[in-house]
Amino acid sequence: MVILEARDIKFIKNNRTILDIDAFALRQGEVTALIGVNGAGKTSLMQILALLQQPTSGQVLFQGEPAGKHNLLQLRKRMAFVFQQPLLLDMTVRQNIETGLRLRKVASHLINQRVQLWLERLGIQHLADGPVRFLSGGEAQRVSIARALALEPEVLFLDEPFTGLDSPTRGQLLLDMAKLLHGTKIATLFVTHDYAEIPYLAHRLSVLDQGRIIQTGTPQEIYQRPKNQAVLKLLQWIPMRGEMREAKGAF
Ligand SMILES: Nc1ncnc2c1ncn2[C@@H]1O[C@H](COP(=O)(O)OP(=O)(O)OP(=O)(O)O)[C@@H](O)[C@H]1O
Repeated sequence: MVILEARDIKFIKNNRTILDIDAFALRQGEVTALIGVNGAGKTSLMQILALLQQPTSGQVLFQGEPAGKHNLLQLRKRMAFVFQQPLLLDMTVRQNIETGLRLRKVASHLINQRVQLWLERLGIQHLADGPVRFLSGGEAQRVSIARALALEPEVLFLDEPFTGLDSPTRGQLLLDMAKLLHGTKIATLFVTHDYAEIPYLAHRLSVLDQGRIIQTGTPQEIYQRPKNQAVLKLLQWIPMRGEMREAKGAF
């Protein structure tokens, strides 16, 4: 089921077409990875889908309902973000997770329950009452993920959430994230420059090139049958996992 959809999007700045997208959809329970070289338009597309940026033309629909000025705030409340930088407030871990829930006017007794649940799910309950300023990068990112998921969003935007973490920390967080997301109803958009992360997390992969979606499919389909030279060029640098290795033969 499609949760969030972009239709006939054009995003033009200074007479330059930054995005030209006929259709792009995020589905319930699916993680969609979005890849493309620097400047391809990933951030612009994410911002438009997140209703933080207005396209020059075209529509964003949330469960079929067109987004507009009248419902912007209400629709944004159904979304959450995790950025490359955790962007935590200078408070305790617990307070960071609580803040968004308070802003969304969740009842106090539910706030405590949800904070406890997500502290546990992210394995950070031992850090709950300490200040975030002493956390490691991996711990801080766990707090930012707990803060996002505690909001129980229908749509989650992950903007390079594992970049900058060392390999073991990143690997563990990636596996934990897959466990947390797979089997939920959340529709997730995952922007990454590290293609090795894709097979762990993404059900679908979309390739963006010069503002256009040039291929969408399962990661396996795209690795095995890149549609054109542009996709092939992007993917040839993927450090392949065992099951992906035969894809190379098809190139
Ligand atoms: N508001 C704006 N005004 C003018 N140009 C813009 C604006 N937003 C984006 N751009 C341009 O659009 C292009 C796409 O930018 P965008 O940040 O969406 O790409 P990206 O794929 O996220 O890149 P990166 O991987 O480097 O983050 C870039 O050339 C950028 O300079």
